[in-house]
Amino acid sequence: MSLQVSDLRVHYRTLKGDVRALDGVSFDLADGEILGLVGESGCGKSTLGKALIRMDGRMHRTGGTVVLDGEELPIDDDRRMNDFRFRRVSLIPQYAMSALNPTRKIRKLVAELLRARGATVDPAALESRMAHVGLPPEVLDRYPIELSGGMRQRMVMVISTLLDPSLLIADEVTSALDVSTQKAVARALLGFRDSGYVTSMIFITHDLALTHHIADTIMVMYAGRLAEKAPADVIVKAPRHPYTRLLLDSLPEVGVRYADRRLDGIAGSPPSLLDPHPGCRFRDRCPLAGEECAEDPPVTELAPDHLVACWKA
Ligand SMILES: Nc1ncnc2c1ncn2[C@@H]1O[C@H](COP(=O)(O)OP(=O)(O)OP(=O)(O)O)[C@@H](O)[C@H]1O
Repeated sequence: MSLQVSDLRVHYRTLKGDVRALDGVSFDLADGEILGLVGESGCGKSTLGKALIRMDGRMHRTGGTVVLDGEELPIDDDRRMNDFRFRRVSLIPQYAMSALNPTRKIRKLVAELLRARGATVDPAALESRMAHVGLPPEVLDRYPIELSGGMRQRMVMVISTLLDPSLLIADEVTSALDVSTQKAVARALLGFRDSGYVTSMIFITHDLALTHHIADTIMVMYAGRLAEKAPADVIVKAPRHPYTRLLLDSLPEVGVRYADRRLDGIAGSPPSLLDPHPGCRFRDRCPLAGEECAEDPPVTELAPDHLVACWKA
């Protein structure tokens, strides 16, 4: 098993109290697996991604463990995590495209980055990986500003995976791109896994349709917790959690006109994570909610690899 996350709790300290952004999340990721992580804004997707590689100053772990390839990650020890970053676990952050240092040509930028990690660039390997994502070698002699958004995003992907990490976390890497560039970036990520540049991947996104194309499994989060996790086809074709069903119903379908079918969002909004109510966090918005939902639903394995946290599933 490549990654095991057990009962992970990560909170943000704020003046008003702790924001319980991850509140007891457990899941496994197998060698070679691509996990799509979806859910409404604020459900804790980025917090999970950041917790696995670099916690920011306000984040603190209140419980749980993360084990990568049999070794526990010291996620709350920034200095010790340096041994793991890039080499074992790498992140393509949200807005990575604009994070490239504008004053350096790409070649120098890559060399500096690797030197900081005690590694050197093998120019042939670098160019072959760039070719893999359709970037010609001339790109190395350009400044980041001279590349299109899609090219910059692909360059960031190449840089993040140069040291062949076990786990790559891609956080909203396609959201600022047009649809055809999104597909190219998604295909490139698949190619990286298939070529063994990365072993497993967590693909964080709002885009359930795109996730379905590249992920083996999909995990749906709601208000800091796991709602449902299953093989991608099962999530899309036979979801069991009422939240997953509503999330799918709220997606626009290609070829269906607005006049024929109303595009409804999910009524209501998620609870505050400052002091969330006890019991199922989705119950105020759930069409199936009943008395038992006042208690926390356990995560149940309804079928092999199909986990659901719902009394009514
Ligand atoms: N630095 C911070 N300080 C306090 N609260 C934070 C901080 N960052 C995130 N949060 C809160 O933690 C919760 C989870 O946020 P997170 O960014 O992980 O969600 P997300 O699912 O990735 O959202 P999005 O899809 O909008 O990126 C939210 O309630 C958010 O308001």
